[in-house]
Amino acid sequence: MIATTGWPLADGARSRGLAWGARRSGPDRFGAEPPALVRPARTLDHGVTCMDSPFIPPVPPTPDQPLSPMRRLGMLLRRRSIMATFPRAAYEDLIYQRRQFGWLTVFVNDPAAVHHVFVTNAANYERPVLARRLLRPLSGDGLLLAEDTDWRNQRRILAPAFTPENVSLTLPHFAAAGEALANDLGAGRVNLLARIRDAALDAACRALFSLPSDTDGTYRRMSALVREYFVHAGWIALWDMLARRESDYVWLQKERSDFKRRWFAEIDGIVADRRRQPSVGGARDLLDLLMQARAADGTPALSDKEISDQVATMMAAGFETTHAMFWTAYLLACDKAVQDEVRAEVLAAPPAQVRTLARLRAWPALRRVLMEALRLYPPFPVTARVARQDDVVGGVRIKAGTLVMLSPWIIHRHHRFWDQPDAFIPSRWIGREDRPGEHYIPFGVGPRVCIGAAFATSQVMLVVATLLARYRVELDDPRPVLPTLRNATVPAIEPWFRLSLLDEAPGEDRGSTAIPPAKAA
Ligand code: HEM
Repeated sequence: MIATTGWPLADGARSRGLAWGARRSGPDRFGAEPPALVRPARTLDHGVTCMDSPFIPPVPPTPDQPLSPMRRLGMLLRRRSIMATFPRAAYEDLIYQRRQFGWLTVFVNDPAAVHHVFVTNAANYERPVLARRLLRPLSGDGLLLAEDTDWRNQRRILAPAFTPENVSLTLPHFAAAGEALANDLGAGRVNLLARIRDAALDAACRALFSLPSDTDGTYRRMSALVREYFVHAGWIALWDMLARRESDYVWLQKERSDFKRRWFAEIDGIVADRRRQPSVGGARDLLDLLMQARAADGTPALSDKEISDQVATMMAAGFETTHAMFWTAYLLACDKAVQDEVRAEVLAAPPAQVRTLARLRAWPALRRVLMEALRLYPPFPVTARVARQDDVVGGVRIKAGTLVMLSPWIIHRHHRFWDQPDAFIPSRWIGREDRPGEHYIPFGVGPRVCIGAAFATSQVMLVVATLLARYRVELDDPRPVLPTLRNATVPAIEPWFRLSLLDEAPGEDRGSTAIPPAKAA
C-alpha cells in the first residue's frame, strides 16, 4: 500500500499518492476541511445507498476567484490544464460567464439553456473556427466537422452502420484486442496507459478494417502519428486564438498540413487495399458497412475520398476511447472492493461469451464503473459552439460570435446536480444505468450526440473485462494522477501500475517492464 503525501504537482497543487482503496484526506477541492474519513452509508436523493468513504481522485486545484484573462491565456499557452482555469463559481452557477479580452464566453450548465443551444435552437450554432483548425487535419471533411445540410446527409448515410446489430458485429474484434492486450502484458510493473493506447488502436483497427495483427506496422505508424499530433501539431497556438477563419495564418500550420498528408496517406492506403480485395459475403467491419452504404437510387452513397474522411473521423473520435479505458482501469485500481465486484461478474460471464450488445448487460457493475469514469473524466471536457445570430441563453443576451460552452467536466462535477461530485461512487448508478439523466452528458446532447457511443462503451467494457479476468490491477506510483486536457481528458503523467495474475498474491513481483513510462502525456 502506498500513501505518500506532498508530491509537487504540475499545477502547483499538492496531493496524495493513492493505491488500493486509498481514501480521501486533506482539504477538498474548495479548501474546506474534509469530512470524517469513514462515513456511514447513507441514502442519496434518488434513493440509492452510497458506499462508505468513497475514493476521491485528485484534481487540479480550483481557484476561489476567476483568474484574470492574462493568467488564463498564460496557463493555456504553457499547456497547463484548462480544468485549473475553472473557478468555484463555474461549479455552482447555472450560467457561468467570463470574458477574454472583450470576448464573452458563456458556459451553460442549466439543462434548459443546454437544451436551447444544442437542441431547439441548434441551427443557430456552429463549431468554432478554433475547433475546426485543430480537428480538420485529423478528421478531414467527415461527420464531426460537417455543418447544416452536408451534416444531415452524412449523418443519414452513417446511422445504419451504428445500429445495435452492426455494433454487435464489432464485439469479437474488441474481445480479440482485449485478449491480445492481456497476453502481451504479463504480471509485473507496467505503464498501462501506453499499453491501453496500443490496445485501443488495435481494437479500432480491427473493428474498422479487420486488421487482425500489425504485420505491416500500420497501426504502430498510426499510433505514433496520432500521439505526435496531440503533443505537437494539435496543440492550441496563439495564432489559433487570433484566427477568424480556418484558413487564416495558414503558413503557420505547416506541421498540421504535414501531419494531415501522412495521416490520410495511411487511411487512403487501407481503403485502396479493400477496394482491391473486397470482402466476400456480408460486412465484416465498419469499412465494409461504409462501402456498402447506398443512396436512394441504389448507387454508392460515399466516394472513396468521403469514405477516407469518415474513417479518419472514426479513428480520431475513437481515440477518446483510449482515455475512457485508461480512467476506468485507474479507478478500478484505486478501489479494490469495486474491482473485486466487477471481476466476480466478469468471471461469471467471461468475455468470450459476450457476442451481442444485449450480453453486455451481464456486467452491470462494470457498466456503472464506466459510467462513473466517463462522469469524472469525460473525454471531451468541453464542447464549444459559436452563435451565428444574437440569442438569449439562460436569460443572458448574447451577440452573434459569442462562444457558448457545454462542459461535461463542469456539469459532471456541479455542486447543484451531484452528491459528492468529485467522489468515485459507481453505486450511484444502480437502477439508473439506462436513464442517467440530463446532467450526464459524456456523449454530448441533441442531434449531434456521439454516433459511436455504443461502439465506444462496448469496446471499453470488453477490453477492461478481459484485463480483469486475467489480472489484479493496482496503482504502483506515488505521484497523483491528475487529469489534464490534450484534445481529450488525459492523465498528466503516465503512472505505473502493478499487475498480478489472479492465482498470485496481490503485488507479487514477477519483474517489471523494461521500458519506463514516458514523461507527461
Ligand atoms: C468514450 C468515447 C467517446 C466519447 C466520450 C465521445 C464523445 C463525443 C461527444 C461529446 C460528441 C459530440 C461533440 C459535439 O457536440 O461537439 C461526439 C461526437 C462524435 N463522435 Fe464520439 N465519443 C467517443 C467515441 C467515439 C467513437 C468510438 C466514434 C466512432 C466510431 C465516435 C464518433 C463520433 C462522431 C462521428 C461524432 C460527430 C457526430 C455528429 O456531429 O453528428 N465517437 N463524441
